[in-house]
Amino acid sequence: MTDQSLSCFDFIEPGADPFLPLEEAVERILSSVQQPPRIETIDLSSAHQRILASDVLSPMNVPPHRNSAMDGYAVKGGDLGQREHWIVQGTVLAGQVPGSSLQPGHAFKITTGAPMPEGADTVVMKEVCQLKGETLIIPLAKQPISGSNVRQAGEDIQEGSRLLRAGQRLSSVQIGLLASLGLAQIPVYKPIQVAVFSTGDEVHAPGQALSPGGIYDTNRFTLLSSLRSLGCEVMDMGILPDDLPLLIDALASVQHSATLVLTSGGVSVGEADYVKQAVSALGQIGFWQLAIRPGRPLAFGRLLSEASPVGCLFAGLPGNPVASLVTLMLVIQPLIRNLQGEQGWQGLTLTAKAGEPMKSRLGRSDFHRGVLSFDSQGQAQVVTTGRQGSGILTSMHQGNCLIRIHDTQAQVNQGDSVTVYPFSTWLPGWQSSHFTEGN
Ligand SMILES: Nc1nc2c(c(=O)[nH]1)N[C@H]1C(S)=C(S)[C@@H](COP(=O)(O)OP(=O)(O)OC[C@H]3O[C@@H](n4cnc5c(N)ncnc54)[C@H](O)[C@@H]3O)O[C@H]1N2
Ligand code: MOO
Repeated sequence: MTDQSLSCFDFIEPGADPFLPLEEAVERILSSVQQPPRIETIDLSSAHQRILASDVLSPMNVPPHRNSAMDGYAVKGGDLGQREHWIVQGTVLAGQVPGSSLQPGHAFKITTGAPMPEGADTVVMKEVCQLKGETLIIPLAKQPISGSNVRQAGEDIQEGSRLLRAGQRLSSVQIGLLASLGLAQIPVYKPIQVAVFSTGDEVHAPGQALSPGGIYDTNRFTLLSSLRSLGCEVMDMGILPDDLPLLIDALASVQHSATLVLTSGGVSVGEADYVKQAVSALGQIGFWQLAIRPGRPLAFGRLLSEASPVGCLFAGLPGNPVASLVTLMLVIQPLIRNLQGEQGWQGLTLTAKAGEPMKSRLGRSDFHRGVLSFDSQGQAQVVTTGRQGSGILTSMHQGNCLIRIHDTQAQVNQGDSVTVYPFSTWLPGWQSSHFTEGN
């Protein structure tokens, strides 16, 4: 078997290193995506975070007509530098059409966005003009150069040009561009359904009393919030106990309606970690250990049935709250975007100087939570948020990035270069209200 023929469902042979490097895991997961979702036509006003399903060629120029960029007076540029007095011929407001062409020695009063009269090619800002009766006075010293303050037809979007491509994610800017073309409805891919379960006898829903030894469910909330930010339709499936038959029933209950099933917890080697067994009973596990931290135990596979031999995809994320969120960002996010039909997404990475020594281990990529800042020369520097346990979710709140210490680095010294994954592009829906706190 060659590397190229490997799929994420190939059995990992005993003795082979079962800890997959991050990039290899993502590649294998992406190879399980078979086709984009079906297409539907929706109102533009509902298009936020949806994925465009066909290229958009512009049916018109934007702006549609040559127009003024300022409130002022439209004149012939060739007259500037030659005279200081003009006769006001008329007024054209935004939304109107000039009633006549500009006569020699005349000017039109004009507002921002109003179509330019025939014969006029320059607008002089109102602030530098004086009006005496019907006479407009523009002092020579304040006259602009010919052609100033005019927006040409099609200077933003040219009729016939390809504005957007199929596979483009739509947010405010793209939705605004489509609106500027007058498109009220657009073809997009149907949203994917993602079912989310938390697992563990100790896990309680917020609002319930905690029993001794209990903790509150964090992961369902971080995962559902991230998935909504990505534009998925979420199925909140609650909390499952550590009970194999119940896990099997619960997974079977969603495998026909979900595109992807996510669980958190119960995926490691503990006595009550039944998730991999439950998935194996219904389908296959492709791989389950990654050479990253946090996020080492992550089981990826497929739930199969006679009714659906292709089945539905499954990812069992680790239970520690930082590990489940970081694996969603790094491993599952590319899959989700691909399943949604999105093309060309690539999270931004930067190189920054380590502001302190950082420990890691050869053969494993560590992702510390960090605070990225820029010094007065624009040099990027990053420090960790302090304690880095996989259960310390405040480290993600205090940070604005992940710091990657590659598998070839056992130790990072202060001043060494490290790779940084800013939350602004990697953590779905992330908004900071304290980006530079402490710097
Ligand atoms: N002997 C070993 N022990 C552990 C290993 C290992 O390789 N060998 N891996 C460690 C790593 S790394 C991680 S990460 C965890 C992941 O284990 P599981 O996915 O089986 O998760 P659990 O054991 O169920 O839970 C781990 C931790 O997270 C808490 N948790 C679980 N679900 C939630 C939730 N929804 N919200 C908040 N917190 C949750 C749970 O109470 C545990 O404290 O295993 C290590 N152990
Ligand atoms: O995924 Mo675990 O969080 O590596 O500690």
